[in-house]
Amino acid sequence: MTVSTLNPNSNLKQVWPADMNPADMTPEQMALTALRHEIDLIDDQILELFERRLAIAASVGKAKDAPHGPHTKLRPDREQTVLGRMLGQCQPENAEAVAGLWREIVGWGLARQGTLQVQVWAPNDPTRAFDGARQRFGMAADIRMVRDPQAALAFAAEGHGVAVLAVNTDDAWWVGLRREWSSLSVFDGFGLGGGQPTALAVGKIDPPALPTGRRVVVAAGGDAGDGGGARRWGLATDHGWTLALTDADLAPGEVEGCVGAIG
Ligand SMILES: O=C(O)C(=O)C[C@]1(C(=O)O)C=C[C@@H](O)C=C1
Repeated sequence: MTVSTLNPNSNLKQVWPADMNPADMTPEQMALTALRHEIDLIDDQILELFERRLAIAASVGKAKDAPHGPHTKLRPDREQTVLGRMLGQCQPENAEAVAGLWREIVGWGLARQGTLQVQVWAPNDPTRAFDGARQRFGMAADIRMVRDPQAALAFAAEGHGVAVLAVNTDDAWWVGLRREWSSLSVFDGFGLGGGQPTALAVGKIDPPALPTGRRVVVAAGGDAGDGGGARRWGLATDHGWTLALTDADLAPGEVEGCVGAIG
């Protein structure tokens, strides 16, 4: 008897391979087949939900238009909330997998609103910066290495995308965040892992959409963001200017030299 062919009208699904007779299968093969069937059913649900989420993300893109003029569609504060919610619910042993997967999911959501262009400048350690950008923005982003940090800042200021720029270099591009590039904000840092960021992500981000976390300050002298005895981490200095992180509660803007935040 051929048992592998189901009546096409049956709503029973054939879970064993078409060329296999279950009577010939070992218990181990049966167990494996049943588990794979379970995975197939879960994949069907994930696919349906993922495609629904993509469609909603496309609608969100149309619904949100920054009140402060044209900015990138990227909303670091919302991404922080989405990831935080998932990490708060998952099993601790799955945290890394969940964080990576949701970065991808959100990256594809953003891509439904237009491909995110990322320009990376990191002359000393390009691979690490590129990998950091890929992890942060996901496979949907169009990520390119560039040779000129000023060109990358101009690209971001024109609203074409975001820049990821190394800080451990001789080029103090970050001083320009207060001067020429005041429409840009730092919204993330890479290479943290307990240590200091070695590259910063900069974009034309709607100020209320910055993440909550340590503020990034560019200030004259060595006391950037020190007010009130807040903790402060110096990242770089140049000709009397300091780039630092602080946990002082500063608002982005020219007065205190706050040029963004890192979640
Ligand atoms: O909430 C938004 O503004 C969205 O565009 C949706 C979404 C997401 O997929 O969750 C995508 C991109 C944004 O950077 C933040 C979140």
